[in-house]
Amino acid sequence: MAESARTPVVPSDVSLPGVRLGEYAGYAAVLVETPAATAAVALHGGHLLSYVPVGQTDVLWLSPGAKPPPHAIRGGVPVIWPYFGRQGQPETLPSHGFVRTLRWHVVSATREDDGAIRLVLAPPPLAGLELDLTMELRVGDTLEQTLVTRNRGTHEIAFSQAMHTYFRVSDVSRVQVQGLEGLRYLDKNDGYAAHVQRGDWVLDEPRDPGRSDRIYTDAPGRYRLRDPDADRMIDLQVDGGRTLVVWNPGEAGAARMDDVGGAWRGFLCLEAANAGAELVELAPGATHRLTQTIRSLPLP
Ligand SMILES: O=P(O)(O)OC[C@H]1O[C@H](O)[C@H](O)[C@@H](O)[C@@H]1O
Repeated sequence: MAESARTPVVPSDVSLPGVRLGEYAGYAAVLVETPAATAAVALHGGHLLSYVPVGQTDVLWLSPGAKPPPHAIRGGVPVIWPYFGRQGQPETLPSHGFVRTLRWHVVSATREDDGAIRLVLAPPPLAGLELDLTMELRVGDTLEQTLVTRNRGTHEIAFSQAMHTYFRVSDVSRVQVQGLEGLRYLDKNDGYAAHVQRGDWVLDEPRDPGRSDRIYTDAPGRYRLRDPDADRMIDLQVDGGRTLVVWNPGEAGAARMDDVGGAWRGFLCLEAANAGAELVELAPGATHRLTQTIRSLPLP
């Protein structure tokens, strides 16, 4: 079973109407309810599990086989920090950094005039690392999520990161991603060879059909995920991130993942990142912000 709420995580001075500690999909979670949307954030990993604008289905996909702590959660928005993949790290370290499997805490919760709720969460500090991470979430008619990294040391520190969002789609083979045309990408399925995106992203691109693991570089930060079968489009705006990763393992890849399996058609990951050569070099005392803003709309 998932971790239970053993310690107080929403101190009384930050609890407010519309925010409570409960359970979501078996995880101890902060449950948020606003006039415009609901959301759930697991304390395990500071992991956004659900974001549902009023009158819509969930914008996020969560694996029906998502595993309990200490495993990483498959779905939602894994927080990848302070390195993406195993960038610059030995094989013995976990993929995608440490914080997605740590228990986070709530720093504050506030309500804005329009009823939107703003949460700040943080993981415990990592021994030997002079970077601090906090995450800001604003739940309203859009979802705004920011990773705030501060260098409290005396030397420049380089790090990579991502918000590895699993967007729920009706069928990944029938959606398109706009905003990538003409961008250069490194293809992990092709030994990181560089290619140029032609047209919209689609899963069944002739060069590598049925799967995607592409690292788009110098990416402009404005994307649209069109899902005609769901009559929905998702606008994704990224600020402070130069890299976008587009990932779906495809049928064969998913068959090797026991928390995906036959469910692979139900999501597409668009990962707002700074990764590869586009890592962040943070000066002592400086702060970096990586923000994604997600808006879900009916197709025009
Ligand atoms: O299985 P995970 O460690 O969560 O990683 C899931 C995926 O994350 C990113 O999209 C990487 O580019 C992929 O290569 C990786 O397979």
